[in-house]
Parts: sequence; structure tokens; C-alpha cells
Amino acid sequence: MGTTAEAAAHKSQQQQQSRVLIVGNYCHDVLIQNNAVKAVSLGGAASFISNVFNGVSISCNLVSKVGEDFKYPVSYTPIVIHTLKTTVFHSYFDLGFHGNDHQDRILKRVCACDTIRPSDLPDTRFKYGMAVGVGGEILPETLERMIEICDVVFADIQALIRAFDSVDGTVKLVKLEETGFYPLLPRIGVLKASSEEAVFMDVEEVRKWCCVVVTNGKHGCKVYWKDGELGISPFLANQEDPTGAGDSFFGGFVAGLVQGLAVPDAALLGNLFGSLSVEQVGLPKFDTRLLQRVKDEVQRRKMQCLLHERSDDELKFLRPVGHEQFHTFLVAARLITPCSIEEHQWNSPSSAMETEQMFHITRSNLNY
Ligand SMILES: Nc1ncnc2c1ncn2[C@@H]1O[C@H](COP(=O)(O)OP(=O)(O)O)[C@@H](O)[C@H]1O
Ligand SMILES: O=P([O-])([O-])O[C@@H]1[C@@H](O)[C@H](O)[C@@H](O)[C@H](O)[C@@H]1O
Repeated sequence: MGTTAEAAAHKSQQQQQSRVLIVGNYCHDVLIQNNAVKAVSLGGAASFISNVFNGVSISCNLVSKVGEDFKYPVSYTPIVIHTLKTTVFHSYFDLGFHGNDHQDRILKRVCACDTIRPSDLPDTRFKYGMAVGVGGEILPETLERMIEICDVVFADIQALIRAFDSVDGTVKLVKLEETGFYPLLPRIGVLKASSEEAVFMDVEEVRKWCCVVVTNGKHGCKVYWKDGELGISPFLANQEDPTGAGDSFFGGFVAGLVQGLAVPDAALLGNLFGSLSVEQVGLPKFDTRLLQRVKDEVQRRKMQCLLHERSDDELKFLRPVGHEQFHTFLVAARLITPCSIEEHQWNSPSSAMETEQMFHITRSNLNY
């Protein structure tokens, strides 16, 4: 080991080993536009988040359930339920992909894999837990168990407030206070919601119990805590597919906190990964040079912040010294390493027949 800084970085990486528990099912995403399948992809918040974690070299434990039909190579092996199929979402983008928000996306859960129960979770303790279901797989008792075994739990509201039409699986949202998760809010650390989801909770009430992060597409995000709030700057992006933006944001945000950043810097990292995610269809590939720059700068920021603030395990909400420069650095790093145009194209299946065979999509379930 060379320098002291290298040794410190190595030690902190070692300490991060499996300190994070991600809970949520992988799924198959079928993206549909004008009644035609445009792309099929590995999906689920767990896949987008672990993709970001892999990018910044954070290892984790991941609990996810799939059916035998699940064929994607993934870093964290899911539990295979032989009697059920993998969760499938059809995303309809009939109003076009280049809109500025997600209201043009209609989601239908057309297949639901098993729920994740408390007994599916490991018996060990974790510092951070992420409750990131997409298809209703996380039960209130599962979240409660996560709270028991993790020092701090980060929950995506989409895991808590989704309901599914009994006929065609259309995703509807219900008020957070009407769910069995509501009494658990004072025991979680951070609740993340998109601006469309945030209207299903009383932010002013919930911020008294836990930190609330509301993402707002190309406008970035806002962090609310008990006695303060802060808007976090966005990054410019050419949006191709909004799928997974919120998940990639959450991955970047928690990755920042795991690495010891203050909340505003971590949210900036979230905005960076959200913006990179919308530029590609499906699971994004990150440029390795960009990742290296980001990792180096995060280490540097961490050290710099330690000089100015006491290091403890509490979330630090105030904007740290040099926050604007961190944004400027990331904007520049992003510009130096733009993604290639090829990576932005739809990953079109080679034939409609192939897609139908892979995902058992028939005319009847596409048209409802
Ligand atoms: N068009 C965009 N340009 C730049 N950043 C974006 C864009 N869309 C999303 N993001 C980033 O991704 C984050 C999550 O996106 P958002 O659309 O709010 O969530 P969700 O995917 O859950 O609906 C945003 O806070 C922002 O940082
Ligand atoms: O786009 P986003 O809101 O961040 O998250 C998405 C979920 O809402 C969707 O149910 C799932 O199928 C996607 O793979 C992705 O996880």
C-alpha cells in the first residue's frame, strides 16, 4: 500500500463490505410505445441501485425474488421461486419519451413474483438498509424487520404506496397514511419520493419523523428534514428513457452517504446518477473514466469535510464547504466523458416473435 490516503481509502472500502442491505425484486421491463415493444430490459429498483453501487465499488447484500424464467446475469444472485414467474412491468410511453416528467408513463404490473418476508432477510446486522420494492413485494413486517437489523433504513415510497388494478395491473398510488407502513415512518431514516408520488403524503408531517427527499426530474431534488430544507442542483441530460432515474438517484444518494458524504453532497451524487440514467434505455452503462473521477473526488470531499466537521454517524444536513465546487467538478467530469450515441439507442429485440417468446407477450395482454 503506497500513500496514507491510499491506505485510508482501502480501509474505508473494507469497512463498507456488505454494510448495505438492498431489499426488492428484480423485474423484467417491457417498454411500449405506440402499441409496439420498443425494448425489453432488466428492471426493478434493486437492479438500478446495485448497478450504481457496482459503478462506485460499493458491495452490498441483496434480497430479491425471481422466477425460473429470469435469465439476466446479475451481480447478486436472487432467490428463485420455481412455482412463480419473475415480476414483469409494461411501461407505456404513448405520449413520447422526450417529455419532461413521468406523467406520460403508465405502468402495468402484468406478473408478480413472490413477496419478500422477514424470514427471507439475513440474520446479520447492517449499517444501511434500502427498502426498494417495485411490485408490492415488501410487506410492513418486512420493513419492520429491516428496521430491526439495520442502523438506518432508506425507503422508496414506491415500495410503500403502490396498488395494482385487479384486472390489468395498472399501478395506482394510495395515500401513505392509509398503508400499514405509516406507523413505521418515525423509525426510518430517509423516505424518497418523486414529485408525483410526494402528493400522496403530507411532507410537512412526515419530515418531523424522517428526512424526506423529493426528486423532480430535470429540476433535481429537494431535501426536507425536521428544521430545514435544501434544493439540490440538477445536471443537464438528454433524456431518452426516464425508467430507473429515481432508482439510480437513490443508488447515488445512498452511495454518497455510505462513503461519508454529507446529505447535500450525497444528493448531488444522486442527481448525477439520475441524470446519467435517463440518457440511456434500460440499465445504464457508466463510463469507467467518469466513475474513476467521481470516486476520486468523493474521497477527496470526504477528507475535506472531515477537516471541517466532526465525524459521526449522524446524517449531516447542512451544505458543506465547497458544495458548489463539487457540482462544478461533476458537471465538468460529465462533459469530458459523454456516453457514446450508440449506447443511447433502443435495445430493440431482433424480432417481435423473439420478444413474445422471451416475455410471453401476446396481443391480448398488450392491448388489454
Ligand atoms: N431529464 C432529466 N435531466 C436531468 N436529470 C434528471 C432528468 N430526469 C431525472 N433526472 C434526475 O433523476 C432524479 C430522479 O428523477 P425523477 O424523474 O424525479 O424520479 P422517478 O424516476 O422516480 O420519477 C432527479 O431528481 C434528477 O436528479
Ligand atoms: O423509473 P423509476 O421510478 O426509478 O423505477 C422503475 C419502477 O418504477 C418500475 O416499476 C420498474 O419496472 C423499473 O424497472 C424501475 O425500477
